Amino acid sequence: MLVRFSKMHGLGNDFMVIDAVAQRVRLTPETVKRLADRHTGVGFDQLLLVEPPSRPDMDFRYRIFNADGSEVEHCGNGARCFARFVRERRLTVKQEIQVETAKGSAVLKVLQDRQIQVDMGVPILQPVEIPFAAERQAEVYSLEVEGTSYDVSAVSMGNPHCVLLVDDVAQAPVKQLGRVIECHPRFPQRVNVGFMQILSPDRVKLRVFERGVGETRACGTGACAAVVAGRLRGLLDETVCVELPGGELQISWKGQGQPVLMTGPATTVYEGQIYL
Ligand SMILES: N[C@@H](CCC[C@H](N)C(=O)O)C(=O)O
Repeated sequence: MLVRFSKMHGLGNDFMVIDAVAQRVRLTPETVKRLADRHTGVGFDQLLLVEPPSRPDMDFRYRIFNADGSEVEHCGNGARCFARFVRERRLTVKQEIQVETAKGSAVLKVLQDRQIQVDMGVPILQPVEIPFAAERQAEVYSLEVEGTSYDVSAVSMGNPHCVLLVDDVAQAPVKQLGRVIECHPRFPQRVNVGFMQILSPDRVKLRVFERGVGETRACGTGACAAVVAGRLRGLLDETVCVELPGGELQISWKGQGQPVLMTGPATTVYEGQIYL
């Protein structure tokens, strides 16, 4: 089966994006893994599949697969690339797009300066829904990792995130500690692990070890989760610029019960065709 795709990225978090509205596509976790290989495949952090919606109030359904083949609930940088993709491929001319995701929906707005704003929904803080093993909801939890206790926040943006505060993100043990926390037994569906350095109430630096991928150059849901965690601890303003290794995202969150808004760019690198 010959399939047309676009290679895209959001601040260096890169994607293979496939239109499954106009073409027939069948994917298995093994196929995704093979395509994700940076030496022998296309190479990407996530594969995004654009499908027709199952609900009449939605424009599209969009599915996300990590490089390890696992299907996940949400992807912030992917959502912006998705919005750009459906307009470039003329699958829609709308500037505000409603999209169905594995755990709900999202609203994507194409802004004038080619930036895209995504309403990422209301963050989930109840441990059982994240999912995270804890007796009750708290702003900070103590997490035991290989004999050391870390203060962490647990937030779901549809997908699970664990956020740690660090003094210097450049020196943070992102790969070593990220890998261990990703599979910590208190996160039964594994977890994305963010390391946040607060520069001022409206600016942070963040590195994320992503579930099913490893450290990426940017993580949109990770940026949202970090700002939620910082705001819950009373350390951040309503709107925060998040500096990731690949560039900056603007994140706004008014507080409990309110949705998180994420604004940033989406870039198309090339279009290609591949036999699956
Ligand atoms: N890069 C993403 C998040 C992708 C999914 C994540 N690795 C997970 O397993 O939940 C983003 O920009 O949000």
